[in-house]
Amino acid sequence: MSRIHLNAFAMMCAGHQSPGLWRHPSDAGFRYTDLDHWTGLARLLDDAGFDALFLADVLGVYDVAGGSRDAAVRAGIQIPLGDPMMPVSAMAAATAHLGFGVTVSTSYEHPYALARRFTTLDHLTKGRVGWNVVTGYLASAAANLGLGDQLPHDQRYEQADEYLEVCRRLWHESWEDDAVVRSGGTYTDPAKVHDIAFHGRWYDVPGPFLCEPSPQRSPVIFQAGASPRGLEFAGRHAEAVFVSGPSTAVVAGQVDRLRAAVSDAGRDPASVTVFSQLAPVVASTSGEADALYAEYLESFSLEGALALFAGWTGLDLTGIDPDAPLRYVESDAGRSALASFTTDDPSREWTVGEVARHLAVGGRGPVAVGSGPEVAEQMIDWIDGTGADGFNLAYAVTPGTFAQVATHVVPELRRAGRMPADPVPGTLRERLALR
Ligand SMILES: Cc1cc2nc3c(=O)[nH]c(=O)nc-3n(C[C@H](O)[C@H](O)[C@H](O)COP(=O)(O)O)c2cc1C
Repeated sequence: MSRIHLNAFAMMCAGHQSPGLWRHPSDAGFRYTDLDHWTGLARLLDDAGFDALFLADVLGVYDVAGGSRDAAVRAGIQIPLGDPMMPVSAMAAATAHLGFGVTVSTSYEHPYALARRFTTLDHLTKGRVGWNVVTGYLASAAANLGLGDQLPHDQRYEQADEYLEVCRRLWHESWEDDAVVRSGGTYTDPAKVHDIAFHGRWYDVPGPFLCEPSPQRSPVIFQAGASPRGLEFAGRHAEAVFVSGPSTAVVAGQVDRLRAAVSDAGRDPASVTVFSQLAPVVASTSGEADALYAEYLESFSLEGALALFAGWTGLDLTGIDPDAPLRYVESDAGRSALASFTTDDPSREWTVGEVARHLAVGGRGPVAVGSGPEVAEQMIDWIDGTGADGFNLAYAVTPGTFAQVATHVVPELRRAGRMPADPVPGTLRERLALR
């Protein structure tokens, strides 16, 4: 009976994974520019025993659907959007144990600068930071950063491999543990600060690193791409992985392929913590939860869902017959999102309309609707049926969804022996110290 880890999944915007639900009267996502919104959410999660708050990010606008950004802008699909690193140190100051996973793409920023930002955050959070390493999927990001087109899909991962090697050397090979001596006239012993002398295809970093070692030395490496090349990357680098799919069959396949990739890279497949995406809709009774779910669906924006899906997959479903079956098409956007509704489970054929409606609450993962005991049971069944280690909980409304989980679900998971009664102390890496 394994422990179930809990992450909360959010983004520095009003509309993350539930298109249009900012219209629901209980949603406070529009307060994302207010620091109190973030420190309040962090406290709620910390008190409830969540392991981490995971912040997604993109650097582009969703302009694939209909060849225009208007639908995404109108429906508030991940725009307007702030920088997810900014609220983290304030949230850390407001909490004792909660970890923070921050998404940053390897496609748009030099590793020398990013490695320093993560080390700084690791110091300021006392070792509670993780990095969700993504390669991006929106061509608009590359265009606005002056790069023209994105690199082709698999090449982005090649660049990411090199990117992580630069970071690893900066974090682990430049400064010795006892380099800072602060004695006599010496602050730092120059003999204990080393050049990394990195010369690669994309990056040249002679060294040394600018930062002294932080509590974890490097952020916990999270990863979330499940295409074949994405899995190879995860196998090599990931300590924790986010997966997402609409059924246990799809997610169990993703988890199996991921653990095989970790094993192929010569690592222990059980050493990687897998978080499966799920959107809980929970209330005091199952009747109330059903009513809440019906209310959420009334706020759903179909136009927004199509904009989101097109950005993720490169596939524009605007104007396609809703009863037409969805088919896999290779693109240079993300690949596993489309695969999770097509090739990952050939026994289940999705229509275009079904997929769009599936995205209404919490994106690509399942929705668990019910009372606390009912949702806890669905979550336990999902973990036992997929081989994942925990959940990345997407919200319908924020912070309401997380408050409902704290009140109704966490006590049930504790009663079932799947969550510890008290917070596990230590750095994020120690807290995730896996099974
Ligand atoms: C739960 C989850 C969260 C993700 N969050 C982000 C994100 O914040 N930013 C991003 O650019 N990609 C994000 N992705 C996308 C992946 O990291 C990856 O870039 C995408 O799936 C394309 O890679 P693939 O073709 O290997 O699947 C996320 C994926 C999943 C499953």
